[in-house]
Amino acid sequence: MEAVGAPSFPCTGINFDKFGQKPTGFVQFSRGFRENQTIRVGNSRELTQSIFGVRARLVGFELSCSYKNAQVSAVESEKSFYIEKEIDKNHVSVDEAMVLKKKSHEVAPYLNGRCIYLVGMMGSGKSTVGKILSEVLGYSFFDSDKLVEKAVHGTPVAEIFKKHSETFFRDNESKVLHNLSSMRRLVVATGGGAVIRPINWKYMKKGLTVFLDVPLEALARRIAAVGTASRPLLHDESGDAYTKALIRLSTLSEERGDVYGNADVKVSLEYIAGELGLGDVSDLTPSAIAIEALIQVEKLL
Ligand SMILES: Nc1ncnc2c1ncn2[C@@H]1O[C@H](COP(=O)(O)OP(=O)(O)O)[C@@H](O)[C@H]1O
Ligand SMILES: O=C(O)C1=C[C@@H](OP(=O)(O)O)[C@@H](O)[C@H](O)C1
Repeated sequence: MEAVGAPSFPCTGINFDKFGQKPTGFVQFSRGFRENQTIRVGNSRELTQSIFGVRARLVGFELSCSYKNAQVSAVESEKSFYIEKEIDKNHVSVDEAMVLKKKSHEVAPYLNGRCIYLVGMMGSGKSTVGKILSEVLGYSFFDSDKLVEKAVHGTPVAEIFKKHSETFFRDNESKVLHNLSSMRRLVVATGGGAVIRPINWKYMKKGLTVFLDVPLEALARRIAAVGTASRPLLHDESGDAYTKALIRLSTLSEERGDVYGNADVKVSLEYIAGELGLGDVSDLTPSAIAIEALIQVEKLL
């Protein structure tokens, strides 16, 4: 019988104490399905992750159940990874929020109020990851693009490029970064092009610069999902949003060379995904990236 659609089984509460034997747990079935046997854990792999001594386990679930007494074979395998806190040896599963909180408490005293400037190409997650970092560090968050828009009477970035010029935008971007450089306890998501002016590095180096290194294809996917309207430098190409973004991002990346590499710290999503045994960086959550950023900052301090 063809699988009649996978049961929704957000499987939680797995007790890893019995990991490797028959783990206990529970699943939620959509209406009509009836569980007729426990979960079998398939192709699990233990991975030691550099997230300060916790062990991430990649666990594949295989589930079979019956529907109106007809046996439905394993309808889906669910991939999840749980971060296991190795320190207390109880293998109590901890979620990323707790890992983040713990790491931020460890790093904050050494940061001693110094600002964190996130640099990286458009779409690399500077605003998304920056907000998370600001929350766990108890810092204020600023997006330099938004401050430039405010300085130009609320004019959107794309309009500033169109009505004035890129140079006009860059001049205002430098003024914003100069103003921020006299402050403390900030996480700043910079615009992707802030790195092209040496004077901006002078301002940002008063804090710590963190480069979010994301593969171009992942950037293009993310930007295609939200559209290129707000990013004037991606407007010129024809074609679908993904292709347009990928072409322009590739050109910009070539033009900028390894300027992002001047950052104090690099957070490579490919490295994190490799460590976690994930096939694609798009499986990485912003929190996992924020954790790695804190780990890399800690190594520097
Ligand atoms: N780790 C992530 N996984 C998937 N999508 C992400 C991730 N981080 C950010 N995004 C998405 O990518 C887009 C760009 O993120 P954003 O934080 O605005 O990047 P930036 O500020 O560097 O331009 C947003 O739609 C955001 O939701
Ligand atoms: O890479 C760039 O030159 C730019 C990136 C944009 O910021 P995001 O990185 O937040 O998209 C914004 O500053 C402007 O469109 C220019």
